[in-house]
Amino acid sequence: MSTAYELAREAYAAEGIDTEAVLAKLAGKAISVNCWQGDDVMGFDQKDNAASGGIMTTGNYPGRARTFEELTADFEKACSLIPGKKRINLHASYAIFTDENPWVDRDQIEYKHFEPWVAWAKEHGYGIDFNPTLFSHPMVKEGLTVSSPDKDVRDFWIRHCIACRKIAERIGEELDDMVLNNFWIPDGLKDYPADRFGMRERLRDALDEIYSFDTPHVIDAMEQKVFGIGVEGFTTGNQEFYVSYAAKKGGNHVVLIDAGHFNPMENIADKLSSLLLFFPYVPLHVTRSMHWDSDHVVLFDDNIKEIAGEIVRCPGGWDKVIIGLDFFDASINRIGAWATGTRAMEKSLLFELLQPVERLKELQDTYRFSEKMIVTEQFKTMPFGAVWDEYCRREGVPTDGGLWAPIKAYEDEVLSGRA
Ligand SMILES: C[C@H](O)[C@H](O)[C@@H](O)C(=O)CO
Ligand SMILES: [Mn+2]
Repeated sequence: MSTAYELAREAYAAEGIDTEAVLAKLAGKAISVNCWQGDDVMGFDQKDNAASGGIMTTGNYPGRARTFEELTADFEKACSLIPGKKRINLHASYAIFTDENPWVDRDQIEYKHFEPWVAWAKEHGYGIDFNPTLFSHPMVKEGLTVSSPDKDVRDFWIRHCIACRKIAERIGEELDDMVLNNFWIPDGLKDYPADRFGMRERLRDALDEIYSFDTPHVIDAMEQKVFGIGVEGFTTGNQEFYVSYAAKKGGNHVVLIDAGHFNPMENIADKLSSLLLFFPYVPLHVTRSMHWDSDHVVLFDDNIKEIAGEIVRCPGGWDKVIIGLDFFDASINRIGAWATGTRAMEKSLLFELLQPVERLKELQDTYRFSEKMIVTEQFKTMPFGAVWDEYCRREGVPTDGGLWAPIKAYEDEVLSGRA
């Protein structure tokens, strides 16, 4: 234990905060790390298919993972640099095809195409989350999937989503765990629609089919988006639609909040308490948007801290909020992106766990707003960094100052060999 940590522990203890209890709590909370940062959202099922159909990556940093072996090796390397519990968030496009299990289209995928992922996750103690992939595929016609006027298009994607729920259920059974299965569609229109109702009616009918059977190991999430590039005029799956649908459906049907999917002036953290009051889970895609849903790597900034603060402060938030990440930056070292973004999330949770939450609530409820402001300011310069360093040491990962060297060594030894 370092002297710096001992001093920090005493400083926090003097304020009634037990850093040991905080470190133990943080180590038990899983973060679902998005596999798609490792390969620029390309997946394995469409040959050399750059992300398309509502998803776009920019950058060309060398060393992208191209196979299951490369992606898992890179993910393991990143995890060796990240403290805390990890899950891997998979997309259906990461199905594994072999001579024994040859390629099938997305509407025909089965659990067997994900068995290697499950065996690997078991070996490393990772949980798994899952997503149907309704983009980067020729059946995304005119930017539309399940809200398309074309029945063949709708039926293809409905079959895909049904297959994915079955796969997610089987993964949950194999891991004896709950699996988040998150539904996101790019569907929308470039210009003002003539018929909004019809498109949303088709989305509702598709979801009714997709969710027509029970999956006890699955949390079914739906992810809205206010707009996307190329679909500025209309987005079929907006927040009102999904909140209404999930609330009416009940059970484990919930809405996922992606921090990049709302108007830039909206405070994403502010949404959590409202949803926590009514839904059993609140899944997140934590991301950092710059001007638009740019999916930059998460950093330890005010937006993320405020989200972490709500997870810590809301009764039940710690267990009910499922923290997932959604960033993909192809212009930088991808291991560095994973490590930096996931560590920033952990760091934000730690920072918020070290705040005097009960005292601040009491000050709010007794209208002592000046004192609340002063205490909040005081805690910004408490010796948080020493506690973070101690957490990294205990978890066997580098402190921030030692992060780049192993990433650079892996780049030189492994990534640079990829053509
Ligand atoms: C790959 C993800 O599922 C995707 O980023 C989606 O979650 C999203 O946020 C689209 O804008
Ligand atoms: Mn997202």
